[in-house]
Amino acid sequence: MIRVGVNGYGTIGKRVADAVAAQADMELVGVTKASPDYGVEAAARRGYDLYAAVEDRTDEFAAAGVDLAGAIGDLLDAVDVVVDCAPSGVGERNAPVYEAHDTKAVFQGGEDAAVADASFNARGRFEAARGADSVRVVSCNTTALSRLLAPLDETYGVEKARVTLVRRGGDPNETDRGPINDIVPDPATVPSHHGPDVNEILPDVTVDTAALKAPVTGMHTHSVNVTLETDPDPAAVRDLLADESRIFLVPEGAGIDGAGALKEYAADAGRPRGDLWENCVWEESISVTGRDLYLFQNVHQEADVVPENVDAIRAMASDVDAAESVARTNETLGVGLDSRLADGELVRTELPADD
Ligand SMILES: NC(=O)C1=CN([C@@H]2O[C@H](COP(=O)(O)OP(=O)(O)OC[C@H]3O[C@@H](n4cnc5c(N)ncnc54)[C@H](OP(=O)(O)O)[C@@H]3O)[C@@H](O)[C@H]2O)C=CC1
Ligand SMILES: O=C(OP(=O)(O)O)[C@H](O)COP(=O)(O)O
Repeated sequence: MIRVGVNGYGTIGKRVADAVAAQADMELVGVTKASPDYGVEAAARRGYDLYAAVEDRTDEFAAAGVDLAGAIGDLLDAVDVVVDCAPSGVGERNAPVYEAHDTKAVFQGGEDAAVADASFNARGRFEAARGADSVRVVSCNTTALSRLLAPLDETYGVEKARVTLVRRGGDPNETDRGPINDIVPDPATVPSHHGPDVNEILPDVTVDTAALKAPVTGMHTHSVNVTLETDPDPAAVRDLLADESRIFLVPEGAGIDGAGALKEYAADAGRPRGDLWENCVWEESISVTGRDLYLFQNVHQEADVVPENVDAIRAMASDVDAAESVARTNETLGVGLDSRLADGELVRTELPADD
């Protein structure tokens, strides 16, 4: 049993906590918050022990009537692995504390690659994390690009990938984020961090990335152009991507025309919080001109890194191999949207006949 703590019960942390709690080979020992706001209620409802993320802020929790199981140091002493889900840049400051407690740590993509021994994606870089003391799960956009480019490179060889990322301005609960009336280059320079970060996972793939921020909160959108080393057949590319367990082909003709409908589809499918853990590749966008492949994919920023965090924990703290870990994670979370529309198997409910 791998004992796990989640440091930072925010957008990513609350999802990682639920995913860890669902694993038969892991025990969620507890989660932390920096402040006693509404998030503590969600943890309490789920029965998660709560710890103070910052040692000298325990009084604030007592004043708010929130019971703590302890502070971060107590949590670190009780776990084998801590998953740092603190705000971007804070993870780097937390790293020496994890080292002092001799606790293995998983960091998130808001940190620089140098924060950890290895960058992680289950599709391309599971073994690099084997036994490591620290790993960094790459960012949501980088995770999605790695999942897409790995099978394309293995099957056709990637000569060069060019990706334009339209990033969501902020998460739905981030009232202070923007833009609210513009689309801004972010960053204005090329490449954005995503290309170099993909190379932390797939060092031999040549990829240029340019990024913008748009006034939406639901998902990121990628416009992808990959020049392959051999001529691809669009139907074969479709089948290749359909075989990837963490890629969902948005069925042509399903009437899912954007992120709003995709999120609705996920909620209707019973997904917790409407989460989409998979890359969502628009099936009808898969087009080929010579050796150039084009497609659009959407990325649910709050969700796609969650299964990767679970696999990163296994890679660091067990001898389970990549295929088995991914299978276990997918099975327990329910990763792999199975569209009956795509298979032509949609079950129609007969409406009662009029009297
Ligand atoms: N949101 C996203 O779309 C994605 C984010 N990431 C990365 O994941 C990481 C977390 O991001 P996200 O979940 O959005 O952030 P949030 O702001 O939603 O959550 C951060 C959490 O960390 C807590 N916290 C604050 N200070 C500390 C501290 N010193 N030590 C430990 N925890 C602390 C906060 O507590 P409190 O709530 O009490 O303030 C909060 O619960 C970042 O590196 C980010 O770049 C990666 C992929 C996607
Ligand atoms: O990891 C993310 O995006 P990224 O892959 O563009 O860095 C998350 O969506 C967080 O991005 P943010 O830094 O805009 O909050």
